[in-house]
Amino acid sequence: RNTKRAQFIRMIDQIPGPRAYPIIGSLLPFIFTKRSDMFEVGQKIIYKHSPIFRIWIGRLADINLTRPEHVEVVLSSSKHLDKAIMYTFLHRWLGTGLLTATGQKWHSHRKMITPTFHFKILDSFVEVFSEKSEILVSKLQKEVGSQGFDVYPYITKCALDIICETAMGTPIFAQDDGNSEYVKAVYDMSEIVVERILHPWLHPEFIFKLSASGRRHDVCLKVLHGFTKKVIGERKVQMLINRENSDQFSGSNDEAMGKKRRKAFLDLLLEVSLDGVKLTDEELREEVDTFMFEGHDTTSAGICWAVYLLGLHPDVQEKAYQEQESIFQGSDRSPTMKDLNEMKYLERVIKESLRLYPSVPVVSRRLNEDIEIGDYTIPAGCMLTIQIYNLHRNPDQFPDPEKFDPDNFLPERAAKRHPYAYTPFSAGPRNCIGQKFALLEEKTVLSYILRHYELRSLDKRENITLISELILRPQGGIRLIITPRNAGSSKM
Ligand code: HEM
Repeated sequence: RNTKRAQFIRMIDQIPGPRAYPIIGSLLPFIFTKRSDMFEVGQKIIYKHSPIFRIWIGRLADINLTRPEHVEVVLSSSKHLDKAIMYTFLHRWLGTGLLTATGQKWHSHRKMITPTFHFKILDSFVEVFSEKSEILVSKLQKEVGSQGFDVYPYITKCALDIICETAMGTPIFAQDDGNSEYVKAVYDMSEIVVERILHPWLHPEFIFKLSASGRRHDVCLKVLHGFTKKVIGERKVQMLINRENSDQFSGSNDEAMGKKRRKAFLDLLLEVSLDGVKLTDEELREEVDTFMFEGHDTTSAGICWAVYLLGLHPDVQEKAYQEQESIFQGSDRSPTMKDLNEMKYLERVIKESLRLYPSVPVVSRRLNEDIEIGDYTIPAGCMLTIQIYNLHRNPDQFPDPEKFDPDNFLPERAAKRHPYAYTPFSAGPRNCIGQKFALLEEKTVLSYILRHYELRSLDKRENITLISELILRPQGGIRLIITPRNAGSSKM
């Protein structure tokens, strides 16, 4: 066993990387670093050792990749699909839902859930995106005249309203009641998970359970699971009643009463589950919780970064606004799917924002088989991390990589790039199942914001401190000044 471990270490140490010490591995530069400096310290290491380097996290070897051809080897393969050990910190909340599942369970659930993201279903969600965006622009009204306010919390609550309604079909009114127990628990939970990742002594379950954050974790968990279980129970009963009635009246209960009710992801999962592949209540809960987690923080960050960059580049903002004008001609009506498909320039703005500030800045896998990358054989048992933030800044793929230029996503330019040069939604079999949903949501929310307000960002790029903890966020939020536009003002 010892010789096996020695061989593993030898193979890993052939790959360059920062100096490693006993117990702490290569984490020395991070140990006495403030939270606000962590990202910069990490970037220095990445710059120094790119394109491929190893880090020791205690006894755990982590191979980092930043070059498209290396990333392709990992992501395009159907062999290396298991998530890294850090993801287990999400298990008590999300169980093994789609994000965290492995093996056969992941495979069969992915196959079952994929149709629930069908175009027609997304079409019915556009209504929800609009309804919640309308509330957002009306809430923002109170910031008109302010000399600078943080737009981040407004957008997070809007995204939470959207995901709750689409995933569970249950409104939580986060935009009206920011202090709801459930909303607070979602916030707190993400914070606790990150705290645990950053403090290795909290990694062992029995120590974590005894710690203060472990106790907070259990309180949140009770609220989160309590809420999803209650919603699932209610929807299940409702669906069974509907089915019974529709047998009697040949037509669903809602239809019989002249109501057309939107279906949420949960309803779709319940239907598949009643008709075929059985999902236990626990499995249903895991999937709903996974959507709640993956489906709001990521889009909030995406929308905020796009708002920030639009507010920093008046020329880009003007072009995006003119595109809205040409589609809506001054109206504040809600967009249709056709309208959203016509927002080609806004789409480029969103894509370019996700290039510079990818909501998910790293993804990690656990290697079950040796793999050849570049000049190295990387042994099974280690972790592989794709540094998406740095992948997106490769000057061979994006000349002048720090420049915000939506035209990077003109079809002719994109066609010239390596297919793995840009992967904000990851790629291959374990890519983001919600990427179309995310793009449509971002377009709807941004369409409302652009039509109602002119945006000006107060902080220059070099003054923004990045925090990279599961999600890439600006420390201190996004400070904006907004001025109302004429369009649609009559309704506000
Ligand atoms: C801008 C928004 C979003 C970004 C940047 C994003 C990014 C990603 C990335 C990078 C992954 C791979 C994670 C990994 O390998 O660890 C992923 C997976 C996933 N995403 Fe998203 N996501 C976004 C929005 C959404 C939304 C709105 C939903 C659901 C409604 C969603 C649901 C999921 C799920 C379920 C997975 C796991 C898929 C699997 O492993 O089969 N995401 N996402």
